[in-house]
Amino acid sequence: MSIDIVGITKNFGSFTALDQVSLSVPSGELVALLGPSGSGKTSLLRIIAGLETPDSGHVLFNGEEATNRQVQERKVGFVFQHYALFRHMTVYDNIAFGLTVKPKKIRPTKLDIRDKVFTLLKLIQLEQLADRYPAQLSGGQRQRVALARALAVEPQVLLLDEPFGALDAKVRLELRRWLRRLHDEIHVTSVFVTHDQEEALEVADRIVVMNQGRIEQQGTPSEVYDHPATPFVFDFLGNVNLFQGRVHEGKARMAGLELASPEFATAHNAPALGYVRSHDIEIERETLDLGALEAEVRYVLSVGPLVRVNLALVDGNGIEVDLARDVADRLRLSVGEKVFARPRKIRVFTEDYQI
Ligand SMILES: Nc1ncnc2c1ncn2[C@@H]1O[C@H](COP(=O)(O)OP(=O)(O)OP(=O)(O)O)[C@@H](O)[C@H]1O
Repeated sequence: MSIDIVGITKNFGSFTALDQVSLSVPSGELVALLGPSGSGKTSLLRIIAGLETPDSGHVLFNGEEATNRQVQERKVGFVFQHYALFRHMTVYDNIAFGLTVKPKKIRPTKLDIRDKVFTLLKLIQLEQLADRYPAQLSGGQRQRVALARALAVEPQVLLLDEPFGALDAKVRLELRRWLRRLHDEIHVTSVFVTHDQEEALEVADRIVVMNQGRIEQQGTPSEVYDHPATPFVFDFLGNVNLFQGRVHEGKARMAGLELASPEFATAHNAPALGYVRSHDIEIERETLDLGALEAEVRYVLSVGPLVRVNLALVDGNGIEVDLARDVADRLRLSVGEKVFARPRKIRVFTEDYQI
C-alpha cells in the first residue's frame, strides 16, 4: 500500500512539531525517517498510524483519503523500542494474539492460526522457542517476536519506531541486516524511525532526513550521503570538519585553502562554509603545492579499523582525520609532529548555492 503525506502540520500548544511535511512512500518501499531527537519523526509516524491527528494536511493510503480513519481501520503494524510483549504469554501466544482476538466471523481456524504462527516463527528464525516466555528471551529475540506479532495480522503498512534502540551495538547490527533481508522477502510498505545514520544508510531504500519538524532532504542512501543538499544533512550524516571562509569573484577562501569554481563567479565577498568529511583528508609529511594545510598532530587514537588523528591548524582550529589503519601504520605519526592535511573533497555552501 502506498502512503502519501500531504502538507501535514502538527502543533503541541505553541510548539510546531511538524511544519507542512509532504512525503510519498510507494508501495513496498522501506523508508527511514532519520533525524535528531525532537525533529518530529515519531510524531509523523504516529500520524501515519492514526494515533495522533494532524492540525492540517492529509494522509492518503493508496491514494484514498485516510486522515480521519481509526487506527483499527488502517491495517498498520507497529514495532516500538519498548513494545513489551505480553509477559504471561508464550512466544507462540504472543504472535497468535492479534489473530485470536479477531471477531469470530473473520477469525481464522485454530489450525490456520497455527500454520501462520509457525510460518512467522520460521521467518524470524525462532522456531525452537515457541514455548518460551518473553523473560526467557534475549532483547534481540524479543524484538523479532514483536515484529512477528505485528506481521501476524498481515498489515498493509509496518511502522517501526527505533525498534533496535534498546539493544547493544552488535545485536543492533545483526538485526538491521536481518530486517533488510526480511523486507526483501515480504515487501510490506515500511516506515522506520531512527536517529542512527548508519542504521538508516544500511537498511533503507530511501532516507528522509528531518530537522525541526521539516524534511531537509530525501533520497536514496547514496544520494543523501554523497550529495547532501544542506549543511545540516552533511553534518548529520558522518563525521565532518567545518571551515569558515568567504567566496569572492570565482574563488572560495577558507582556512588557507583556495578553491576556484565558475559557480562562485557572481559572489562578492559572501560568507561560505566548507565541509570536509574526516575520511576525505589525507595527511602528508611534505607538500609541493598550496592544496594542503599546515598542521600539528594533537593526538592519535585507534578506533577499531580506523585511526582518528586530531590536528591543530595554524589558525588554532582543530580538525579530525580518519585514516585507514594501514595508512596510519605507514605514516607512524607522533604527537607534536608538523604535517600537512590535504582535503580531497570540500563541499562549499553559501547562502545562495552549493557546489
Ligand atoms: N504529546 C506531546 N505534547 C507536547 N509536545 C510533544 C508531544 N509529542 C511530541 N512533542 C514534542 O514534539 C517534538 C517532536 O517530537 P517527536 O517525538 O516527534 O520527535 P522525534 O524526532 O521522534 O524525537 P526522539 O528521537 O527523541 O523520539 C519534540 O520537541 C517533543 O517534545
